[in-house]
Amino acid sequence: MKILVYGTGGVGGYFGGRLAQAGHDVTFIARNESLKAIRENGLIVKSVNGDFTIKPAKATDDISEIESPDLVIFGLKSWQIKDAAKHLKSIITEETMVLPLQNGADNMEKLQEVLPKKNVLAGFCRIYSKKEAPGVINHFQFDPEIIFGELDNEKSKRVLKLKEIFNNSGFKGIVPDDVHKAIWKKFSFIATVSGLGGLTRVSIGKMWEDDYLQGILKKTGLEIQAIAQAKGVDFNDEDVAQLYQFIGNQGITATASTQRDIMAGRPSELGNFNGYIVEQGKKLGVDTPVNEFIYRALLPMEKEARRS
Ligand SMILES: NC(=O)C1=CN([C@@H]2O[C@H](COP(=O)(O)OP(=O)(O)OC[C@H]3O[C@@H](n4cnc5c(N)ncnc54)[C@H](OP(=O)(O)O)[C@@H]3O)[C@@H](O)[C@H]2O)C=CC1
Ligand SMILES: CC(C)(CO)C(=O)C(=O)O
Repeated sequence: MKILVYGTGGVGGYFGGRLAQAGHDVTFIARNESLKAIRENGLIVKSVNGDFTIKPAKATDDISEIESPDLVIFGLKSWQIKDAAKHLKSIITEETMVLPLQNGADNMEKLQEVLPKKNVLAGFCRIYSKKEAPGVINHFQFDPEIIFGELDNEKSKRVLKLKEIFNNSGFKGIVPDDVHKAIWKKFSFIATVSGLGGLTRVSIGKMWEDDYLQGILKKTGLEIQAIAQAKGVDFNDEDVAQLYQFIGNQGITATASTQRDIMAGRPSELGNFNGYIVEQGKKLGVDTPVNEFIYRALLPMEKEARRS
């Protein structure tokens, strides 16, 4: 399968690397120092499941060099995928599948603003990984998974084929019965812990063991549930109970990637998480005061990060 990975960081570098290792024809879009390093040394993946290097790795920053792919995997941040889809439009054919792996609840909607609906799959991933250095990816925790499906949850031939390819490439491919519910379950976790984590600057475990902060985490989650339900997603009280349990089970050192971006003063997915909840609340007539406080408190810093 011809696969294009746009964004060769923690997520794109890991999953793209595993697909290349399994023998697929993978092209990586990378830039600057990362592109240079991948061209010189290959793509180096350090992984708790076994290190490997893809050398030579096909890497470029010029889409005119790229043949039309069967599958595009986005490894960028959520706020970048709409522009990236515009950038790729000329090489996307009727058959190309486009799979977003970003955290966030509306990635497939953003892609459909630019690409025909039939190209777009819904999805996300579970992994703990990061770009350690240019051309070097470090997967440091968790057995990685890609969870995905058709927008209408049909168990189509292409989705089942992709699942098989993923399962034969050293990570799990999961096609749930309701991919939208699965997306919201992950989103509710990441949006709940990332913003407050960025504000308090302590780990998820430390927030949870503080009664007051645990209460704020719970209120954030309840507002997210209200938005999900207003959008017609089956996010019920049992899902909320599982969310609390999941947050409570995070280790005392655990942080999310967006929390780390906020703390480091890098552009973050704040707008795609708490900001999205606030925006949807206004649109749907649902009050979201806790998400709004977190969002507004962090927004000046976010603007600063984007200026530099
Ligand atoms: N990391 C994790 O453990 C997890 C992350 N996620 C989600 O996955 C998504 C990606 O996150 P993550 O992989 O951590 O992010 P990274 O920052 O590690 O990776 C993003 C990559 O995209 C590259 N990039 C950005 N703009 C361009 C461009 N114009 N051209 C080429 N390359 C570009 C960056 O390059 P450069 O390095 O040069 O800036 C970077 O390597 C996010 O939505 C995140 O929330 C989900 C689950 C787990
Ligand atoms: C918490 C985690 C690692 C789970 O996959 C994640 O999604 C992130 O850090 O962005």
